[in-house]
Amino acid sequence: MTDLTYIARQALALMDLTSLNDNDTDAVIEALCQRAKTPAGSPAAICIYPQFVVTAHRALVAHQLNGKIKIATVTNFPAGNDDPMAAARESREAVASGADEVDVVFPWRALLAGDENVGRDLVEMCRAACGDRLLKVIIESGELKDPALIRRASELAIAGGADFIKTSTGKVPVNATPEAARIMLEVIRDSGRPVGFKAAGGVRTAEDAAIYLDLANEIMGANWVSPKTFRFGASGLLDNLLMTLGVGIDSKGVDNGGNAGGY
Ligand SMILES: O=C[C@H](O)COP(=O)(O)O
Repeated sequence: MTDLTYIARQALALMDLTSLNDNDTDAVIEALCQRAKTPAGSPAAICIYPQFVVTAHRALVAHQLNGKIKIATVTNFPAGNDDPMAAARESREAVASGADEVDVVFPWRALLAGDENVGRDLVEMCRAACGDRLLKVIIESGELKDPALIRRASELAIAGGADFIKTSTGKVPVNATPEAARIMLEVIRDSGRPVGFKAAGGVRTAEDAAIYLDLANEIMGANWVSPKTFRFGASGLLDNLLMTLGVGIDSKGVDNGGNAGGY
């Protein structure tokens, strides 16, 4: 395994720093945006519910992070309903409110029931709704379970125009796993398209991050990983990365300096 300090710095820059809790408030999202400014640099994006996109935009401007950190949001989340029109409407509204990136849940129950058309239509309609913004499609691999279904959902998402395929919502019993990641990365490789991969759900430590980075390097080649092609979706990874980098965190979760570089 590569040096953990190197991994931690890399993972921080690849992270979609996430808060997707039912009890999120404007204050919680403002604090999340503040945490995104660390002495070791910033994550690629923050990922929040659509109703907080405007709050996040204001907070990022206040912390001089506007333009440095993307605002990602979620649609058809977390259920992965099989209503393409509703998902597209939600995605269009999210973009209109200022989201740079939309993570939409694939209608995985429909696929489990043998219906491929709903998934294909949903991704195509969300693609159109998002225009030039990034569209990430959440496969919910832990619910599909069967490798053939994970593969098929990934193929349908890419055929529908996904910019990224993402493992999980983080809201089901089984989230990101190396086995699912391998299947999804192989589909990306075999598609020949410039599609990214997001490991999300249960990624908590630099050691966890290293597993997915090693897989990406093995399957896609050593120079493939960058924020344009690879993300970690994580609500509980930042503190571990900062600790690994020797950047202190006080009891309120506020960094207190350190010499890890960056800002
Ligand atoms: O989209 C990202 C996931 O919801 C994050 O999952 P997590 O809370 O297990 O890190």
